[in-house]
Formats: sequence, C-alpha cells, structure tokens
Amino acid sequence: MRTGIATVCLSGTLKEKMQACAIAGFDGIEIFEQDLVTSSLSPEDVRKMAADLGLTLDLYQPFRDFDSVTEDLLAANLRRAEAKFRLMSRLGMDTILVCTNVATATIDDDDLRAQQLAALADLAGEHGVKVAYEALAWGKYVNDYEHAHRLVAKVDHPNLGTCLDSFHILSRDWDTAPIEDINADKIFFVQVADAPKLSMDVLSWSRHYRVFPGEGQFELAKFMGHVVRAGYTGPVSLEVFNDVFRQSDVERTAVDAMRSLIWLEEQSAKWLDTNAPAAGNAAGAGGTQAAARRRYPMELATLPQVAEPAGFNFAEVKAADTGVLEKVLGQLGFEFNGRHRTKDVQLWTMGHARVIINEQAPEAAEPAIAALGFDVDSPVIASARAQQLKAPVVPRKSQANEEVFQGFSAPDSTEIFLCQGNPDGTAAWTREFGEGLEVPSGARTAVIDHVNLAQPWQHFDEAVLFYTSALALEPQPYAEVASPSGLVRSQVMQTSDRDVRLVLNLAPVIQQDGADPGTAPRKTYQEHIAFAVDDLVATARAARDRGLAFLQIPENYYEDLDARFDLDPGFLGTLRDLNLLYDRDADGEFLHFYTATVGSVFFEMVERRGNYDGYGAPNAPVRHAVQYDHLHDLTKTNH
Ligand SMILES: O=C(O)c1ccc(O)c(O)c1
Ligand SMILES: [Mg+2]
Repeated sequence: MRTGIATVCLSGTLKEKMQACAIAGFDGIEIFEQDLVTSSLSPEDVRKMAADLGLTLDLYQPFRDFDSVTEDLLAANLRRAEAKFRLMSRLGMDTILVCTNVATATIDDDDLRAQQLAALADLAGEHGVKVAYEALAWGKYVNDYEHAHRLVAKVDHPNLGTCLDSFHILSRDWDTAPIEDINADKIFFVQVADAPKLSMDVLSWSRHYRVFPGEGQFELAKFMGHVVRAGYTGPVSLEVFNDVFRQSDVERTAVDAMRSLIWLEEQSAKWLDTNAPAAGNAAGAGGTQAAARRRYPMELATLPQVAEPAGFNFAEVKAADTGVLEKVLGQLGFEFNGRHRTKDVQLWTMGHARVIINEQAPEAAEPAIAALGFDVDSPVIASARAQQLKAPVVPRKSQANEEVFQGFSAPDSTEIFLCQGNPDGTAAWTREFGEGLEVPSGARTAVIDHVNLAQPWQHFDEAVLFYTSALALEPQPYAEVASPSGLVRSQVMQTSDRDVRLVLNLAPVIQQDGADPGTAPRKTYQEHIAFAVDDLVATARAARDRGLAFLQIPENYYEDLDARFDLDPGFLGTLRDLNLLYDRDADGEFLHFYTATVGSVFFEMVERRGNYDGYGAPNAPVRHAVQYDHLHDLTKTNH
C-alpha cells in the first residue's frame, strides 16, 4: 500500500512538514494549496526538496467551486484552473483534487455539470493533468460519491476521475459497497480520515474533528476493503483536519499518522480475509479469503499477530521518597514481599495484584505511576508488533537469570511492559524478590481491576491509537465527566473479557493559586490504580483500622444516593460511615472507595457485584470535586 499524507494535517512550515513526513516514512504527500501559497520556497524548490527527501508529490489540492455555475463564472474558473495546471507543471505534479461546489453553484443540472467537467478535463489534458473530482459532504448539489462518480462516468474522459475521501462518505453514512463497482482506472485518488461520531453540522465536524485512522469510530477497514476490491493501487493518503494536530509537534504527529496507516493496512487485510466478496467479484471465486486478498492488485502488509492481553501483570509506582506509598499500600492490606535482589525496587502484593515501588526516581520526584505490565501470549511477538507500529522502545537493565521485559513508552510516557503470566495467576519474576511469595490460585480475587491514566491534551488521540494498535485493546465511545476545573474526557480501552481495563482521561490542567504567572502551570494530573476485592466493606473496615486516609465523601452525596436508590438504612449508614461510593444498574452493583492522593497517584478499591461492567460514572464528579477541594486546601496552606 502506498502511503501518503496531506500537508494540512501537520503544524509548521511546508519545509518542516515535508521533513517530518520523510522521517516518519511516508511514500508521498498531498500539497495543500495554502501551505504552498504561504511558503517562501519556490515551486522548483519544493519539487527538489521532495525528490531529495524521497517523497512523491501525489496531489495538489483543493481546487474549489468549479461546477454548476453560470457561463461567465465557468470562463473565470477555467482561467483559474489553467494557472494551477501551470503551477503543477513547475512542481512536477500531475493530479489535482477538484471538490464539488459549495459556494457559487447556482444551476442544478447534471448535463450542464458534465459539460463543464468535460471542459475542465480537456484543459487538464492539454497540460498533462489528471482531475480527481471529490464530493464534499456539504456540496451544494453534489455531496455523494456515487453522484460524483456518475458524472465522471458520464464525461468519460481520460483526464477526469474520482477522489474517494472516507470522511465525506462515512460522515453521511453512505453505503461503501458500491465502491467495488467503480472501474479502478477511474479512481484517481483515495483519502482517509477517521472521526468520532458527533452530532453537529458536517462542515464543522470535518474541519475540526477528523482524526487519524483508529482514533475515531468510522469503519475504515471496510471502506478500504471495498477500495482494494475495486482494484485501486494508488496512494492511500491521510487528510485530517484537526485543531490539536495542527498545533502539536510536527514530527511526533507525523509518526502518529504513519502508525495509523500501518494499522489500517493490517486491518484492511484482515477485513478482506474475513468478509466474503459479493458474488460476481472475480477475485472472490475459489480458494481461501486470504488467497483471494492476494489476488487484488494492492499489496497489503500485515503485522505480527497478537491476541488481547490476558491481564495486568503489575503496576509500578515511582517516587524519590517512597515512605508514603509504602504506608498507603500497607494500610490497604498489601503485603511487603521484599526488595529485588539487584534493583532498587520493592514488591507489594495482595492476591494477584502486584505493585512495584520503584525507588530509582530523580530527587524530589513525587509519587507517580511509572509503568504497567501486561500479560501477553508471546512478549517477543507483541514486542515485534509494537516496534513495527513505531512504538519507542524502553531499555530495561537486567542481570543474568532475570526476566527481561520488552518495554515501550506510551504517548503519555507511561512505560508499557509485555510480560508472560502463568495460568495460575502467578508471575515468574516474583522469584527475583524471594522464593514462594505467590500462592497459585485460579480465583480472580484481589487483582488490578483498572488503571486510569491522565493524558496530556495534545496526545489523547495518539494514545487511543497506540493502545488499540500495539496492545489490542478495544476503545469504547468516550464520555465527559464534570469536574470543577472543566469537563474531563474519559475513554475506556478494554479487552473483550474485561480482564484489562484502561481508562484514559483528558484532564484539564489546573492553574494553582499563587503559581507564578509566566511559568508553566504545575501539572496536577491525577492517576490511579484500582484493585478489585471480594468484600469491599471488610477491606474498608480493615483499612480504616490501619489508619488509612480515605477520600472524604460529602454528606450531600449520600442523601442523593438514597433518593436515587432507596437503600436499606443500615447499608446506607455503612457506606456513609466508611466513605464508600455506590452504583447500581440492570447488571449489578458497584462499591468503591478512594485513598487520598499522594503525589499524582491515588488508589481505588472496588467490588463488582453481579455483572456490573462500569466504573461508577455517576460518582466520578464527586471524586473530582473532593480532590479539587483538597488540592486547593493544600495550595492555600502552602502560601
Ligand atoms: O474542508 C474542505 O474544504 C475540504 C477541502 C478539500 C478536501 O479534500 C476535503 O476533504 C475537504
Ligand atoms: Mg478530501
């Protein structure tokens, strides 16, 4: 699959964008007109720079508001087009995207449109240019790819073809199956973008909220499957208008973009292998699906295959002064299992929940989540996959006879380790802390239930794709939770059996009182690790007896809880007494409590009753508000 990206996806100057695209490994780029017009580089410079960087210049775009116009306007539009064709010849480019008219169209007549497009194609032919006609989802008269292609077919000119853009097609819910019926020679270009499902006008959605494949909710593998079956072999090029990507680090965004195409290529191959072509498609006849896929002219690379992770292997917290972490874990009921024989780390366990306290933090570093270990079938295969998806490798020192973990840095800089757990729930590496520390047991008592990681605003989408593609977690639609410092976007990534649940939170940055203006706001991201136990009330009582500082829940919460659930007064009293939170739905019940925050980390204990599958979402605003209050109290007493 030839990969491409439109310069409009990235921040920086045209030169910076081109360099970042080459570093990330793209085959070619689309030049977005504004990037050229505003550049100090001459078209000849751009042509040379692209050649030097090994990038092909695949598409010049957009050319707007051409068709469905009066005769006067048509003449002006042809003149405008000719100027662009001349420019393209200086750039050494041969394909231009012409999008359907949104602004100046006044005549809704397909015959007239076809005549006008034919005139454009004739002119393009004189300049050796190919016109790729794209239906914008908000085009005045033409906003559907099949309509645009009917016009292309009607004109039947070698210099006029179709541009398929997944956003315009999937945002309108158009059926993608008819793409297969388009003559491949007539598909001049394919653009891909994903997007979250939002209910807003399609223009604003398209201009601000597109994301890279795998970061939204469109069925892009299916879209691509139909494109491949049509016989298309040209570039598959990202065109993502996104406010965040356009202001974040250009090289990093380009790598995120490339990862999305590598992943989409694999997903498209998988889709083709598991979906039978409609009867009559030549390549579908006989043989296996995979063999059928290989008969299509576009070659699709695949990746090392991994199953979903089977569970959390460990969580690691790090601090310069680990005393308070040790205290809190002890109060929660964790057992200290000793120190590692060669490294400055401690092991704490409760059932099969393993927490490593890492003492190798820089001076004055406050407690924070540093790493997560996941159980996978084959750490080597999973690691190969992650590396092919451009995940940055984390070196981890180890001695002879010690388990070597394959590790990667996630976009939020949490280190992700790929481990091999035992079927009895134990982990072999605990031997490095002492013999016989873990009791084998199939029971899922005291395990890591979920981990909640705060995401910097500019890396949220990248994180979703990272965990989806490298770790095979399934993203769920995101929710927004009210907090005193703003809405917190919260997205669950999980395995189908829920043995791994990761919650990504886009946390607003709180400007603390008294912070020096002009200095960067102190990060107040809070992250947490939640452990599931069998009897939360007993766990809470024991923790209270050991002196644990619970997150204090306001009385108003319990009054509201009673109003909503009509709870037994004794049970309500217990919840109130122990600062427990409660939720219930058709599937079951959820009891949980939180510890006070230490550094940027806090802990949660949960009990899931029945098949309760959530996280106590109605309680999240209460937690945020109490933590916010507490943070303010702390900053006030500091000044
Ligand atoms: O938003 C637009 O105007 C626009 C322009 C060119 C495209 O290829 C496109 O998909 C959208
Ligand atoms: Mg487009």
